[in-house]
Amino acid sequence: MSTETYVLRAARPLGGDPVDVVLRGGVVAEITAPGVADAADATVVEAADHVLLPGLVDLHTHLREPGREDAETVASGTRAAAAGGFTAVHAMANTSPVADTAGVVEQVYRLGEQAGWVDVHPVGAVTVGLAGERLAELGAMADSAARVRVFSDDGKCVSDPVLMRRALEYVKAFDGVVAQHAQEPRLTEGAQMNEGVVSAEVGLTGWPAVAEEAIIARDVLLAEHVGSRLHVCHLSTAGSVEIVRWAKSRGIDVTAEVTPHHLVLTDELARTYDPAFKVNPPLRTAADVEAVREGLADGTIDIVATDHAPHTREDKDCEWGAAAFGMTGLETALSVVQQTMVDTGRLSWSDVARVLSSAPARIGRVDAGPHAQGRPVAVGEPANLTLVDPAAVRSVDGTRQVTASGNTPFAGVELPGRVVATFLRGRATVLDGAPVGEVVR
Ligand SMILES: NC(=O)N[C@@H](CC(=O)O)C(=O)O
Ligand SMILES: [Zn+2]
Ligand SMILES: [Zn+2]
Repeated sequence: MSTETYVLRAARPLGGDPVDVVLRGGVVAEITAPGVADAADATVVEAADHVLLPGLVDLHTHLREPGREDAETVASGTRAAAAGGFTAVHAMANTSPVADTAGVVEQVYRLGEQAGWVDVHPVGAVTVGLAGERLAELGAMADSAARVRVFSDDGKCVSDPVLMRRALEYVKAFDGVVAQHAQEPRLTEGAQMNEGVVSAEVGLTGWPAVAEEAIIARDVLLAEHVGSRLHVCHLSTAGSVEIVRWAKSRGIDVTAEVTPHHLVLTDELARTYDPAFKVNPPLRTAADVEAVREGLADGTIDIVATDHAPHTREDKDCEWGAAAFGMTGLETALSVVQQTMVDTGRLSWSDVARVLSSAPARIGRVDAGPHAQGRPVAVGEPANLTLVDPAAVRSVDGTRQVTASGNTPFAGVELPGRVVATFLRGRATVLDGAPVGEVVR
């Protein structure tokens, strides 16, 4: 627990009226009128016109450890997460070895604790080795010290409907959720980008929207049939939004995420042949971008999740066809949400707190503190907080990010908003916009 005292001077919780917020002993110790809180023995953070949010929670992060520490480690990825305003991340299971046993998820959990930047919640694989053949030991992972509640073969689709049905049934026992990477493999063999006008023109094999939509349609019906909870990863097409909207109207227990990149980038970028824009699911059309924004605004899409997918230079700086799928996202997510949803008037800051903190925490069944459960910041709560300067503008420099990999699709792009400070249980993990080097625990 932190012994440091901080006064956040004139911060605006959820974009509301300014107050001073005092953090002491790991909790919010006092909330006063602006300019009033006693700063003796405290570190003052000048926060006038800064928005105070609950610490962000990412339901979909690739940390690459164990196995690909050359692309990212738990320490480097969680440091990048803190820089992006996160206080918790769910670490995807497609590591090497795969996180398909209690041993591996506990290893990732402990590495997260040691690093101390954010709370790391390991995701467990649905099938052994992500091979799609037999169920992994879901119960053992749920009962482990890592308390796994989210299960996913992300990177691969659980395409066998019988296995998917069994997984959905199984996770009910511990209130878990299956997070599906919706991609019908037979419809996407050799696929390199979205199937459409652009793929035809540039001559790359297309990944049709129906390959995503067919799996989502099947899975919502399976979830209804067995009465379980389903989560759809990185939904990217207008048709997917429609299916989820229909499923929710029927009372099916489904939640869905959209990535920041699918909120703004389109398949037109494939014309550059720059593999920075190669991702799974692929960047879609402008009509799809509009549909996912609308879905996020009307609550059909529950959350924004980064799908932070770091890759080494070797795996990305090559021709499009040979490059790995994926882009980094932890350090730009909040800015992209501000640009596409807040600055356009489609979401308020309290909506942002919902889609980037309270809703992902609820879906992942993690205790991120009452503030992160959607309540306004209040005295006595664990101080998991993010302070944002929405008026700042920054140019993204792929070589100067905190993540160990440089594969951002926003290199050289100006984005609004900057994370000024992040606090994990009252300890500053980020101050003045930079990670705090020393990690004291
Ligand atoms: N999104 C990606 O393009 N890649 C992810 C896997 C995934 O999320 O499907 C990865 O692990 O690199
Ligand atoms: Zn995926
Ligand atoms: Zn992913």
